[in-house]
Amino acid sequence: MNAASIPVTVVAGFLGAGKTTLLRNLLERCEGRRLAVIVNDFGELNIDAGMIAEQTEAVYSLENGCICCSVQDDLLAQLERLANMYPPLEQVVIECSGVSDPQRIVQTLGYPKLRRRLHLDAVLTVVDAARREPLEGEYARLERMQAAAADLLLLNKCDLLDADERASQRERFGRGARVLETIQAQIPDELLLGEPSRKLRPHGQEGIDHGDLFDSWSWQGEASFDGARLKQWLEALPRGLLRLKGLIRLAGQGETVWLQYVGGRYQLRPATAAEAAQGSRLVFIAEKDAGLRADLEVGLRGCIS
Ligand SMILES: Nc1nc2c(ncn2[C@@H]2O[C@H](COP(=O)(O)OP(=O)(O)OP(=O)(O)O)[C@@H](O)[C@H]2O)c(=O)[nH]1
Repeated sequence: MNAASIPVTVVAGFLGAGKTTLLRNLLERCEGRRLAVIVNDFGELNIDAGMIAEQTEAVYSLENGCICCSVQDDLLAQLERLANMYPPLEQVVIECSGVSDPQRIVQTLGYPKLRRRLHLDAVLTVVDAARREPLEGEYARLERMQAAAADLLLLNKCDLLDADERASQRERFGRGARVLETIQAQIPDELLLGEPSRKLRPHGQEGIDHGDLFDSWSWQGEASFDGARLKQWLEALPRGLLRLKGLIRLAGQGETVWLQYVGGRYQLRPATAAEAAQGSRLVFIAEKDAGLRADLEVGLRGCIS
């Protein structure tokens, strides 16, 4: 690695674990720093890039595919462009999609075109330690693979856990990694930026083809939703729905809110006027072949006011 090499931090973690929350914290605290963020949403609407673009202009989004498989070439091209920027960047942060294997991103950084210009600083993996519904099968395997690739593992959402639960999640995910228990993915700045902390262990597991594991679709429209019916629908979402997020307009005063659903929990929080102007749009990510789409769409339409 030469003196001009730019450190790259990879932020990984399963759908809804808290990666965007981590990035938003970071951007709040690093004004003035020459930092670029690459955001990859698996769904066809890049909701996360929209949230982060409020905070920085240096956000580059890779859409409609997973950064570690279907849009890996786009990642390579984007990193090349960032490596050639002048004045040089001080740091690049990559937010992987929730279905990505961070090890493959690490491999991308080793491409001959990049490896003299950029180097991996650390893989930070965020785990949702408070899922009401633990992941199973291939989904659990992917979550473990993401945790195993971490230099620093954030056991997030600890506000929702008691001491025994935290200890058992540490036992489950944290073997061998440096673990921090976090709330809102808050970690000290120096761990996120600039600590040369590479100690990634190769995990040697074969890759997963994400197209085979997940179904993703989106909904956009002008309708307003009945708040009470929407909440009822959210309370009863089926287990195979892994993630739902986006903006949704409520009837009554016409307020638009961010809807976040993951692991059996949902959250609604007010959107800004600029966000509301983007209209209602939601991304769904479900277990492949769970056959949920039709019922979910009927259910959602049933909440229209
Ligand atoms: N209670 C609680 N909620 C949290 C915490 N961290 C994040 N959340 C919530 O979890 C939801 C998902 O957070 P995000 O930061 O969007 O997760 P993500 O990993 O970027 O999600 P994807 O990009 O869709 O994979 C949001 O509703 C957050 O507000 C935490 O420590 N405690």
